[in-house]
Amino acid sequence: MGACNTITTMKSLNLDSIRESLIRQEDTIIFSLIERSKFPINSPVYSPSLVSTLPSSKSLLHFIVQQSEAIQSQVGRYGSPEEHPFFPDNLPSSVLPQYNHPQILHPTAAAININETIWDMYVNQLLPLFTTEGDDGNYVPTATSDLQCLQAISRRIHYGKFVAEVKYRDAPEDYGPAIRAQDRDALMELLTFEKVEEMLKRRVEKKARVFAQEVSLNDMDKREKYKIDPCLLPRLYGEWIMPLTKLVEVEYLLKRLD
Ligand SMILES: O=C(O)C(=O)C[C@]1(C(=O)O)C=C[C@@H](O)C=C1
Repeated sequence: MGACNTITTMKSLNLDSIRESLIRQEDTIIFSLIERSKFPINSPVYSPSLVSTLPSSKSLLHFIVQQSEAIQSQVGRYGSPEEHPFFPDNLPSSVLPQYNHPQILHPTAAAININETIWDMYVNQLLPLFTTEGDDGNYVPTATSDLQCLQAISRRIHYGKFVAEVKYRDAPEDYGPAIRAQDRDALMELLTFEKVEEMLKRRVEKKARVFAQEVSLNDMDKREKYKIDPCLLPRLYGEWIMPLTKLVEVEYLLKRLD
């Protein structure tokens, strides 16, 4: 049950198996948002004021993400083509023997990392939509919840590389001419499936209605209450996650024949 959700464990690599992984990752994203919503916005986490005495003084979130990535890098996280650091500069190398990840992607894939855009979207646009106003002083748990959200969203969006590779392999005769012409619009059109996008938006809203629902033993309490607004999910996917996944797909395809 459930163990074919990473590229390494997939029995066969095709669009259906990749989409299955994307569907499973929806759960991770929704649960990580629910966890973050336990805390109010806690805005000092995102400003330099709290951390002026630390070596990386941009913000507590910046510091925690950078330090966590340094630790995880030393034990091999970024040896996986599914993982992308937010702070790739000067990451320590792994001290563990490398796992032999299957080489599926074109080598130019390694240069694609849109985490700066994802960070900006998460902190400036998404967070205010699902956290309450206020400051409860739980800065470190807040920032660690943010790290979970950021990593889950980043992993999902960069999966676009695998989606694009599979689509190219399935129809090189369709993608080849658009790649050779470096035609972004044609690639975008080829890789877009509106029906899949509509179904996805309906599914994530439905999942959020189940996962985020307050569970009560009081049968008199008929009003449904949610830890996060289920309508946030179709919006998050429709405005940011899917467009950014498609951006990764286009960037990947443009270099697929290099
Ligand atoms: O499933 C696909 O074909 C994808 O490319 C992934 C995805 C998505 O981000 O969910 C992106 C573009 C498609 O229009 C549909 C869905």
